[in-house]
Amino acid sequence: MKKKIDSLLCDLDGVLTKTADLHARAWKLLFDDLLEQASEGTLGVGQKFVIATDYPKFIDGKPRLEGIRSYLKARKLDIPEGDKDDPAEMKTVHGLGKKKNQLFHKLLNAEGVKIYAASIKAITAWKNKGLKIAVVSSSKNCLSILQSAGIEQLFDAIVDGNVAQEKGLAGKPEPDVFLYAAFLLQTNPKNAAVAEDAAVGIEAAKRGKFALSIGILKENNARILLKSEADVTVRDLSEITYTGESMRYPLSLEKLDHACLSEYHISRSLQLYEPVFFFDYDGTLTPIVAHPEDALLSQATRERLKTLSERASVAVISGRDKDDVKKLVGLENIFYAGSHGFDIEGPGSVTHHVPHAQDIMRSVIKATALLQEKLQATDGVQIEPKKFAVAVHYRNTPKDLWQEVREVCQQVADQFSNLKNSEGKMVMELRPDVDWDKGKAMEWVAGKLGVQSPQFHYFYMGDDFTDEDAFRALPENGTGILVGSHEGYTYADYHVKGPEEIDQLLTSFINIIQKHRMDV
Ligand SMILES: O=P(O)(O)OC[C@H]1O[C@H](O[C@H]2O[C@H](CO)[C@@H](O)[C@H](O)[C@H]2O)[C@H](O)[C@@H](O)[C@@H]1O
Repeated sequence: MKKKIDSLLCDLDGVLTKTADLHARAWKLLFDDLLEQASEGTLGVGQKFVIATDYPKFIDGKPRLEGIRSYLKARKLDIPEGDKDDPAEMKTVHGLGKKKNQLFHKLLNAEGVKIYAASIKAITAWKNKGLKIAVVSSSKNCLSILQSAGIEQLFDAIVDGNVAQEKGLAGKPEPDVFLYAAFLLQTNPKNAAVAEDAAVGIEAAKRGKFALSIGILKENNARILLKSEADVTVRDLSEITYTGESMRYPLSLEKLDHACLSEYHISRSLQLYEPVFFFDYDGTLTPIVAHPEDALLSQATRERLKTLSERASVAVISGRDKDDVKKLVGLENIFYAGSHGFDIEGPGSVTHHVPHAQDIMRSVIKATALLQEKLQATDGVQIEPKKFAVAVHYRNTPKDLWQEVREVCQQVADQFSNLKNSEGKMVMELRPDVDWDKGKAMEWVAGKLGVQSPQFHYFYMGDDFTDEDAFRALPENGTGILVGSHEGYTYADYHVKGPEEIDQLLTSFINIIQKHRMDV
């Protein structure tokens, strides 16, 4: 799914820097000390501060003093508010705030600032594509943390605990700090995304009516965050892509619209742009069947694909061996990418192979022999050798042996430095350990077709995990359609039930293109 976004507002601790852990430990030192005194009878009831539950529930994301008040209230500890000049030793809300800050700095000086490298790498790339970025943190230590981490230059605006105090902005879950950051970036909340690891931050993004709220999952916030109303939850920002205009993010299948309900969007894309079609084969053009050799394309679908290829560019990007899928589809003048894109052939003798092809082919042959030897006695296993990969099917194997099959594949893969083990629908595959996938194959084919400018619109249709690489890589003018389902999240925009509905879509594509060409 994708949404138009021009700005990103990022929380700091737990999203960009690993300082949330330091904060949590400083809070624990503070409250455990206080609670110990309480148990001696001087104050309320005695208990320990539990980072895993108390931190996300009462403290995370809130301004320092509000965190203190909220925890004290929950523990029924009656501590006076005190005065902002109270020293750290005083048992007042202000005194405790100072002490927490001292404890935090002690840990920070001892351990330094660690960053979430994958998220920083992602936002650095997005900034280069024109995304405006602000850091929005309740922490008054925000600037010094950014400087220690050496990342302050990434941000077009900083709204921290000091700015909030100076401007009189309410803390999260009120949306004020995010709205002020949007104002500084000169953007409208309906064009901005918020990335937060705390439930109160997600709540603030919702109250501020921001376009997209991104929850960052960590070990200690999963329960609370998943209950929050985050539009999407990811482990880090590298799970999100940015086209320069939109963010593409993973969702569960149930949240996608059916492609037929989106006929308006699809028709418009077909009318406004030159369409380019990319199809996966198994599970997309043909139903999944018990044996790979029985997955035959129907003559009706072949005819429709042929008609479509006479009106637009068409490519089939498959996990199968290239020559195998070419034979099964049986059409000239279209691109075929086999072995998950490692082996490509297009009209006019255009070809692409994985680098170090000979070495990889040698490894695949050896790995295939090993797999055959180790799995020959395993009931129902079918080994499918290809030029640049080998597939081990276990669809017809008794369930209690599946894990064993997966383990054998991993053991064999571990013996080859140039192969890696990957997973598809009831199939394990050893394929080249190269940074290349169906998404990169799609881009490569698009380059050869000369369709990389904004006047074109890509449609990618696929059913398996490996097709997610292509959905992720779709450009701004791109529509991903998930066929059927797989067990993970999807980056597609729409879904259809199965290959029979892809067949109907093919008819719609042809009719819409034809009608539009007659109209103009
Ligand atoms: O990328 P694709 O074109 O979808 O190819 C992925 C794999 O498809 C085939 O296996 C799958 O389909 C079989 C026939 O329906 C089914 O029996 C098997 O369980 C599925 O995993 C193909 O045999 C593999 O080589 C492809 O990698």
